[in-house]
Amino acid sequence: MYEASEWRREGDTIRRTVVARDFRTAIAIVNDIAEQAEALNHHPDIDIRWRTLHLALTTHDAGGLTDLDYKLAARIDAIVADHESGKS
Ligand SMILES: C[C@H](O)[C@H](O)[C@H]1CNC2=NC(N)=NC(=O)C2=N1
Repeated sequence: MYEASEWRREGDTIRRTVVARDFRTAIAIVNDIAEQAEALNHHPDIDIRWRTLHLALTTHDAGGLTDLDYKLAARIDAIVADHESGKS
């Protein structure tokens, strides 16, 4: 199972904080996450504070964590890496 160091376990959720370079980049990251969330039909909780995103994943339907959470986490990591490296 996928376990990224960026994600921390809190109860029935995994959480990651992302600090983007600016607000526009934070929103662009959210838009990219939205695409993947729709593709997987799995949707993160997202709290936007200026350029900081607090992301939380859990599977409400199952009452805990599932492979879908780790799959979406991996896709979010790829999106964030792309934005950090200036690829998107
Ligand atoms: C009916 C639909 O499949 C469910 O409501 C989906 C939608 N997106 C979801 N997203 C997340 N994160 N957890 C869920 O349990 C969930 N359930």
